[in-house]
Amino acid sequence: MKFQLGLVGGGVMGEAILSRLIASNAYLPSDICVSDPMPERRDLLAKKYGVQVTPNNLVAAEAEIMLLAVKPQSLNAAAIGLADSPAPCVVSILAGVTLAQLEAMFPSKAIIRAMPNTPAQVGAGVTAIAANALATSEHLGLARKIFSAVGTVVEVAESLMNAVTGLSGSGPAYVAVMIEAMADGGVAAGLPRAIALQLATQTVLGTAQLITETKLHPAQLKDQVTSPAGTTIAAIAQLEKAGLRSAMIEAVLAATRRADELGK
Ligand SMILES: NC(=O)C1=CN([C@@H]2O[C@H](COP(=O)(O)OP(=O)(O)OC[C@H]3O[C@@H](n4cnc5c(N)ncnc54)[C@H](O)[C@@H]3O)[C@@H](O)[C@H]2O)C=CC1
Ligand SMILES: O=C(O)[C@@H]1CCC=N1
Repeated sequence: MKFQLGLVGGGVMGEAILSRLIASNAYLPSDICVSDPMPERRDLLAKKYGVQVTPNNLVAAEAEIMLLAVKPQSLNAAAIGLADSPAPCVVSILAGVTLAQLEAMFPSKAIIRAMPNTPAQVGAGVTAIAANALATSEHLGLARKIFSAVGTVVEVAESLMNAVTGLSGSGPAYVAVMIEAMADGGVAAGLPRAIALQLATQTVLGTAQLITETKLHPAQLKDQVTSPAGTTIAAIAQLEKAGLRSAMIEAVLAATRRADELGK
């Protein structure tokens, strides 16, 4: 096989994974070939990471593992001819696209469906994976190697992959909106913008770290901050009035439903 990894689609997520694979020495640049129709993306990825690049997906697919990172809407065009490629294993990060759809496209291949997220760019991502019947423990090991380079890996039943997409796949956007809104609140209360953003960002990061390290339930941490007749309960009352919890639940469900639609 010409390459160990063939990346089909070198956009935001493709680059996030690629950059960490190389930074963590999981793969050498010479092990990887990226195909993308956009010359500017190919030039950038070749210069920045030293990988092989090609406009031809069939070239990238001459690899042990073919990683699909195109938009779901581009899949049919991207997959032309790839069923006969030598790659024995296909890994897809496409939202909504099911193992059954991928099996119909790549009948004799091991297939792993994965859902990473953008914190992958800094090695702090979380990826859920689900495999088809042809995937061996060796194939799963390769997928784990790829996604461990960008963060934590969990295995779930395929039926849960759209829910994963609605929660952690799209979730970085919800958290980013929350950080932006908290910073806006700080500015409304008189803080300079840069300090407000720093305080909001570190508060989210620190709280996530605290929950991870103490393993306390989020409700217990909320109670620790909330003094009787204090400032925090005044804020929580406003959040409840505005329906923050319900908005968050409905957001995850809406994204999950959209992933269902993308798979039809
Ligand atoms: N952006 C995110 O937060 C996440 C995205 N995903 C999934 O990752 C996939 C890629 O998303 P992004 O990187 O955000 O999109 P993107 O638009 O940044 O990247 C897609 C890349 O595919 C290339 N492309 C288009 N047609 C192609 C073809 N026929 N052959 C080869 N390459 C082709 C484009 O030129 C582009 O560089 C999507 O399926 C999405 O559902 C999964 C998890 C998180
Ligand atoms: O918005 C999307 O469709 C992609 C999938 C998960 C995150 N971004």
